[in-house]
Amino acid sequence: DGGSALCVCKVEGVDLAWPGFGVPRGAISHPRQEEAQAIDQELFTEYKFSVDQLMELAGLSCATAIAKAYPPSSFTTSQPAVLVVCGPGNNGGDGLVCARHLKMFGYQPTVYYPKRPSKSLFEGLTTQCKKMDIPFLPEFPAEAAFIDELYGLVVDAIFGFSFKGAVREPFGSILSTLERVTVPIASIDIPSGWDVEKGKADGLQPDMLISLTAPKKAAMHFTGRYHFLGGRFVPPMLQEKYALNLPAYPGTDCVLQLT
Ligand SMILES: NC(=O)C1=CN([C@@H]2O[C@H](COP(=O)(O)OP(=O)(O)OC[C@H]3O[C@@H](n4cnc5c(N)ncnc54)[C@H](OP(=O)(O)O)[C@@H]3O)[C@@H](O)[C@H]2O)[C@@H](O)CC1
Ligand SMILES: [K+]
Repeated sequence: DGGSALCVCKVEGVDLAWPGFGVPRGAISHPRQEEAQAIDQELFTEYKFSVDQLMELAGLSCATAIAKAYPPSSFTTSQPAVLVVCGPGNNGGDGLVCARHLKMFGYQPTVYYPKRPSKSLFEGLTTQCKKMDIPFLPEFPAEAAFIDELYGLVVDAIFGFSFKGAVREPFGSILSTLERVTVPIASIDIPSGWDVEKGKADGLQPDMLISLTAPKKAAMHFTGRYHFLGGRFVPPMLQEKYALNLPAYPGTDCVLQLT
């Protein structure tokens, strides 16, 4: 039928099936906002993952994709300095995990985290970063030029697939500064400030997008250099249910370069 077969093998009488190993059956799907949230919810309620489990894998994917696209040797700054800007939801949590792994990979991340939820998950991730000697900025640099001077890359972990409506402060000012930086921006899951389905033509234009689970509709408007898929944790049955048509990840990699 022009599509790939589902590969099936038997282990102790149990059928194990996985998509991939061949041509995907169709184009990779781009879930709408509600579908992305439904998949997320189902992972927690039906598949019994915990948020911190998936956040760890998501953040590790982001750091891995960044290391592939921007190896430390490619930085023109004296150190591979990265500014990680974290928002108030789980996208911000992915950013904290990403910062910690970037540090492990030899980068010099600095975090800006202006709106911190009082939940033990985010408090724990913040402590982990601090104990890894990752500095937290008390204020956001007022000028885009300061960011260009001090950092070789910005990670945008402000908003993900739950963003809606007009951007509220302090994130409006932060985003308008980020729109003026010239160093590359790597956006986690959705370029922040973009409508999750329609994008935002006059908004942030990141150099990299790391789509988690599956690229959301807005990813069709992404024009940067690097598009990676990460979050290799969606069980085959859930991929089937939402007809995600995810391409096969290479070997044991946690990310896949789409463009
Ligand atoms: N299954 C997966 O794929 C996994 C996904 N994961 C990650 O989770 C991300 C989704 O996380 P999420 O649902 O917590 O929401 P997210 O987008 O971070 O933002 C919500 C926050 O933003 C705020 N806010 C909203 N609109 C706003 C506005 N206009 N202006 C200002 N603020 C606004 C809103 O505030 P509130 O409206 O509640 O006051 C709330 O605090 C997803 O993209 C991926 O990165 C992984 O961690 C794990 C597995
Ligand atoms: K983002």
